[in-house]
Amino acid sequence: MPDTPAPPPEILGDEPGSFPRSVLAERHPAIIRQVRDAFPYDPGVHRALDALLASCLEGVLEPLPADAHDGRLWRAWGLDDWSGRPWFDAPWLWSESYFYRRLLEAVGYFGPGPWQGIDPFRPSKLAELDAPETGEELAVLDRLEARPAEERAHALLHGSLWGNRADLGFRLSDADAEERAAVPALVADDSETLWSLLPAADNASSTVCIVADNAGRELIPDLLLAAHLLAHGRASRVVLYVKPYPYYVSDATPADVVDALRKLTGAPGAAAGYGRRLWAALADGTLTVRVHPFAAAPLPFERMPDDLRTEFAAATLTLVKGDLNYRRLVGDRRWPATTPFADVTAHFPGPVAALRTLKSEVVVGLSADTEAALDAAEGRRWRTGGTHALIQVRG
Ligand SMILES: O=P(O)(O)OC[C@H]1O[C@](O)(CO)[C@@H](O)[C@@H]1O
Repeated sequence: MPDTPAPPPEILGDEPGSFPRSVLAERHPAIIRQVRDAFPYDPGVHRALDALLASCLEGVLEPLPADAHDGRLWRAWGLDDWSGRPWFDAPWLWSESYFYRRLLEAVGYFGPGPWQGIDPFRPSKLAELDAPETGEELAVLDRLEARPAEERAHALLHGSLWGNRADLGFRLSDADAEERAAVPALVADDSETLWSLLPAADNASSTVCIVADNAGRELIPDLLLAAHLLAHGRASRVVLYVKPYPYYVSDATPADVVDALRKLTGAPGAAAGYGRRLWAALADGTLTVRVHPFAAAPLPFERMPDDLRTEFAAATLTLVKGDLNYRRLVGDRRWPATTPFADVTAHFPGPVAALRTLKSEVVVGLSADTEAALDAAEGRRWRTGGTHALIQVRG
């Protein structure tokens, strides 16, 4: 058998001046401050947030309380290996995920008590849903209705890809802008393969799984895309995977799905029709919301449990959204950017497509020319700035 080369090292949070270290040392304390101000928490919560802040800045990873409902799960995910060690020493993916688990512990999310089940990020999620820009994006759906199905599909796929970073209106009014730019915003585009994996019309049964990322202005276009796939027979069933609890500030939970649907059904024009169709799809089971503990695990998808593996294996296609899910899909490692996407996603149990704006250093599947052009134009900024995106597919 040929030797399989060892994968490159995992990304840790320990390198001075690095992006991961700044997330641990600066962003996490800022998130604690933001959460502290979001609700009239009691002194016990303030003390727990003080302790978490001290632990983040100079302390070590503490174990979970002995009676934590998910203690066994976290031990299986490696807690005993990391507790007692500095946050910066653990794989970045591991320490970030654990931070959100500890933050929810500190604000009493897991209860019992008055703060049980209160999403500490809900005020910012709701503010985004209510922002005028959200309404403006939804209004574009009225114009989209008149366009041919193929053009609508393209716009909705790109709306889902770009989430809150570029609106559907931009995709509609200046569809060629990416191609004209010196370094295209889309650094890899397998969208033709993506569409080719779905049945052309409703003469076949096809399940599309969407592993969602953020709530609000990313989840709404994800739902619009789901509605389109169902309405045009590109999927006979869509399963939307969301997080079991608030995570990475804006990640979508079941409550956020409900908020997004209410936003759609309450909107004027075509958006309300999408909302009603999605509502009906949930009622008749053609759209399902799925929550699995592994969605908030600090591990790559390669280590997903068997029940999830079976679900994705049965899907016609799984769409994996966003930067964090990309890191989990390809492995949060120092891959050369030209590593083939198909190689690093060979572990995934079925056809898979990544839709991601680039917000962390990990990237694979680029041509050498694309990488060189990006480096020449932007140094390393293109990797983390969120200004570039990719659609990568393994059929
Ligand atoms: O919402 P997304 O696209 O998953 O992005 C989250 C990303 O943001 C970060 O928190 C920092 O950029 C990364 O750790 C993470 O990959």
